[in-house]
Amino acid sequence: MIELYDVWKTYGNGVEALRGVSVKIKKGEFVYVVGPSGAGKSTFIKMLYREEKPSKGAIFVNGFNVDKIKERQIPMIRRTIGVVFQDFKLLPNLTAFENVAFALEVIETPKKQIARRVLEMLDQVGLKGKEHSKPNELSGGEQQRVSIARALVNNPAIIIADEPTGNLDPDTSWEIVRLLEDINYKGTTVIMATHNKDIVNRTKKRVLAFEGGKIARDERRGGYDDAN
Ligand SMILES: Nc1ncnc2c1ncn2[C@@H]1O[C@H](COP(=O)(O)OP(=O)(O)OP(=O)(O)O)[C@@H](O)[C@H]1O
Repeated sequence: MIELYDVWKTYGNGVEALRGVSVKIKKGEFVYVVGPSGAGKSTFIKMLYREEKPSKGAIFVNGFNVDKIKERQIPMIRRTIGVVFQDFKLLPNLTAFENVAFALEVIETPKKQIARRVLEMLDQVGLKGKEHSKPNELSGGEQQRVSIARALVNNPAIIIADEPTGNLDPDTSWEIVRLLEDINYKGTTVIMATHNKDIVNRTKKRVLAFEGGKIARDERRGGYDDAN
């Protein structure tokens, strides 16, 4: 479902962010992406949903040859992937309901279907009763739940989360990880970049540890610090 073959990324300023990354991730896996700041985690993640293009190498995601597709095909691949960010990226003037609905409106889903699906998603992430709240009326954890509902609403095969707990306190971070585990249990592949050692060490999932633009460690039931 995700395959990278010798992927390199050199940014315009000459920084080599990825230096020969090859990896396969199967449908239904839960994978942590860890490593020190600047190791290439975000660059790796951005490659998967074509936010960045590789300088060299090949990337296949959900049957798309990501590095080869045309600009106009990008929305097609984005529909098969839900993305969750550290800073939520919710639209501040829209309610929780409207933020999630927006993802369906842009793909022209019929109105009736939108209402049903959005309420179902908000319920699934534990936000029943908060449909009409705007982001500034919600806690950080609740805002992240809205953004997870938005990422899930198109029923993507993959959820990619870049530091989803970076702005949350430890208890709320655990709630978000439990929610992602739940989503994974139902069959969605989850890829999560994180600096949270406690979560990685205690949940025992596959760990891809980046260092200097390379995968230094790929372990089935890994920890954050196994290399040390
Ligand atoms: N758009 C960009 N233009 C130029 N250089 C970049 C760009 N994005 C990232 N870099 C550089 O590429 C390298 C890898 O960055 P990346 O953001 O992938 O690391 P990271 O592991 O996600 O770090 P962090 O944990 O701090 O988020 C760094 O040296 C960074 O400065």
